[in-house]
Amino acid sequence: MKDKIGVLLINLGTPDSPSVGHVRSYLSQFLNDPRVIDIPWLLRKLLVNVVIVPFRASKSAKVYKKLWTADGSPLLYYSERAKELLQQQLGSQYDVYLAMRYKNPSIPDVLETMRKKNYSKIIVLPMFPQYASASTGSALEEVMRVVQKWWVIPELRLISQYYDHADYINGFVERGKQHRIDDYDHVLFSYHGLPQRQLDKVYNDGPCDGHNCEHEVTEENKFCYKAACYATTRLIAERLGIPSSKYTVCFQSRLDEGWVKPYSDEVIKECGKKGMKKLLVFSPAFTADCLETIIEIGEEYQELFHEHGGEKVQLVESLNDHPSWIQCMKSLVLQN
Ligand SMILES: C=CC1=C(C)c2cc3[nH]c(cc4nc(cc5[nH]c(cc1n2)c(C)c5CCC(=O)O)C(CCC(=O)O)=C4C)c(C)c3C=C
Ligand SMILES: [Fe+2]
Ligand SMILES: [Fe+2]
Repeated sequence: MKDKIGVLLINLGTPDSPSVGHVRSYLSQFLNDPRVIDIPWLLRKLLVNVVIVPFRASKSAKVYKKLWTADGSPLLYYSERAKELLQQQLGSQYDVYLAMRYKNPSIPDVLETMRKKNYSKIIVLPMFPQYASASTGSALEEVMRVVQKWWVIPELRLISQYYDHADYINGFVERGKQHRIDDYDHVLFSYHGLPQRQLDKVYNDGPCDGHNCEHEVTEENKFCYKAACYATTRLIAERLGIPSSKYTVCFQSRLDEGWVKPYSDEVIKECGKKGMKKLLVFSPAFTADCLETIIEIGEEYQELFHEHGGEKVQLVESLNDHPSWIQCMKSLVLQN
């Protein structure tokens, strides 16, 4: 009998429902994570539990209500669909599971189910192609926190990043081909932002600035999220024949100032002021459509662009259940 292998996919997580209570509970778990708000404990507790969550919960809940569909939260729906398709592709030698870093299905619950199956090997695959301590780092830390307490610790493979995987790039190239790129004045590659200090912490030899992260990936910056985002963009743009003069890399969803620049909303305003009318927006850090793509890009940036003279912000659909994305995950599993 061949040993079965367990595969654990992890995505970020989403509230259990768009109610204010569920959104509050989600934000509280998410933002109390020291890898997300990386400031001293007492300051984080005060900032998150007294300032951010009480003020943000009802505002965010309204946005989640717009996002919610009959299938629930798109992030969870598409992640589950990707899990099912990956299971079909891998066949019966593998058991594929899905967990969310925040809320449900939770990493401890899913790992407990996996522990009982006695796998000789577990492969952990965060659905974040670019490493960030706030996403991949946090998901992997949570897995290690749980597994370290097991009596029997199986062979464990943790996948950190794969932004340059040919099938992942191919997925976004295929998504891009669904649009007539020549019809657009400019193309944005809008990635989820991070506080600048979180980029700096990746380095042993000084801050991110000065490492040429906009242009190359080296031994020093290979785990810098910004360097990985720019490298991802070059790979997609090159394949689609988009010249560097026709695109801009930018970063969205900042909570305050001091996040990695340029900010997507500022870039969009500038594009409008320059007289551009149509923008095509890729968001390659998200492998499943979610609040940050459907609402922030698809609705809020559309409105913002319109206010500044533009006409259309067209979001490129995320990978969701695209065959290249499933192929990417399959090949990462088989390599491990
Ligand atoms: C690339 C993956 C992600 C990184 C890195 C990341 C960092 C990060 N996020 C916040 C704050 C928020 N993010 C929110 C939503 C959200 N974030 C990601 C992914 C990454 N975040 C996703 C996929 C989503 C959408 C989830 C969904 O349910 O659809 C939110 C909640 C929404 C809101 O209230 O605006 C917050 C807050 C920080 C602070 C951070 C790193 C420091
Ligand atoms: Fe986020
Ligand atoms: Fe960097």
